[in-house]
Amino acid sequence: MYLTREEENIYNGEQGPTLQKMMEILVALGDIYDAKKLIQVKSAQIAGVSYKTIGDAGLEWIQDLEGKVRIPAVLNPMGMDREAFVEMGIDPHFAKKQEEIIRAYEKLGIRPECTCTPYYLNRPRFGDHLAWSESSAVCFANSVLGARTNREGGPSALAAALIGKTPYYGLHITENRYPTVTVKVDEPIHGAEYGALGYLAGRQIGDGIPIFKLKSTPTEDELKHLGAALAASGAVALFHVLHVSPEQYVLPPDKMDREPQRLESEDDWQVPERFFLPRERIEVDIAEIRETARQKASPDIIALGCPHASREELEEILSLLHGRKVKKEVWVCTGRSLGEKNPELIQQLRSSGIKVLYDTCMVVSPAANQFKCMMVNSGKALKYTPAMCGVDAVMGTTEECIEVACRGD
Ligand SMILES: C[C@@](O)(CCOP(=O)(O)O)CC(=O)O
Ligand code: SF4
Repeated sequence: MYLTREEENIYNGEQGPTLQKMMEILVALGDIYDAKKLIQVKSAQIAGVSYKTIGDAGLEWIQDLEGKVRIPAVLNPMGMDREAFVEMGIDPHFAKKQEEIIRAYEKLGIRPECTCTPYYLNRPRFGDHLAWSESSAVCFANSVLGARTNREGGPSALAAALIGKTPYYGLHITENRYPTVTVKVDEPIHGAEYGALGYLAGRQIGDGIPIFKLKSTPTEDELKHLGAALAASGAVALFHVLHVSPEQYVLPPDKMDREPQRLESEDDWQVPERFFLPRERIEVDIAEIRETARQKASPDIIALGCPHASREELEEILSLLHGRKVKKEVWVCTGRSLGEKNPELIQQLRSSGIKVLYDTCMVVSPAANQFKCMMVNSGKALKYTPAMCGVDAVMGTTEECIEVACRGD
């Protein structure tokens, strides 16, 4: 990969061992993916924050680094709510180690926002090049905003933050953003069904780029849940929704001479001349989507906010309570900045008995391990909590989650 003189100097250690180590990470990535150069990035979002996920090895690696980030950089959730960790039942040793991790990142100039929804803080623009590593945020930035980031690892996102650049490959390049598989859903879906769709389709798609042909128009929150689940059950970093995505796929010049692809005789597969629907197709059965989003169980915890809840999602939870109190353990996870901008809303939720948690989530906090059965409204949490928390997970619509919480059954 070509390096400028300044980049060469960094690579040769002339700007210190930390930047040399970071440049070595970027060059290694660039060589693996045959990147021709490094490009500037607007921001970094760094996963690998919870002591539960990175442990002492991760802590020591971060503590050895010196310097300051060159671009805005924020952290992913940690293993506890910084102010409510005692109520969460976090043991003092974990809390001490977790604070050391946060301090080590803060020493580098990284903001401890500790949220997987950094786009609620500062919304990237169409075409912005980023280096983000939380899989759900990567999918959102690429698919909902039309920004451009590969699915970075924690270390490569940190390297990009300290250098201000990332190798130019993968989803930074237009030609790599075209859909590779068409996913058709025969009937309208809504709410948690989008997370169920992502959970079911992700495992068939792997790291492909799906374009969804839907009979309903998703909200931004529904797109957030679709992407989070695709990224968790598959390795999807970008998806498109026909007539919804910001990147309307006009055929590239070398494909313009093609007849619009008629994938099947039925009209609804007729391809408008502007869109390029891949021949490879997946159909997700509407009955399976509905069944996945409506699983029966008697959970000992209901956990919402994976990815961290938006203001609209918090308002929806409050309205579904209809003034009732919850009779079970209920967690709602969201970003601290968003919560502190909506104190009234948070207070109303907390007065129902709901634990609104900041900085953390049901997947990365060890506090979740104490439960046996967790009810979630998120396809991502449905996929991750059994493996990362050792709990059984069942999925319900947000409505059903709140009903179970208030009934206490
Ligand atoms: C599970 C995940 O959402 C959170 C990882 O936890 P953290 O980076 O340690 O805060 C990572 C991911 O899916 O990218
Ligand atoms: S809430 Fe979900 S998306 Fe956010 S960090 Fe936790 S597991 Fe990842």
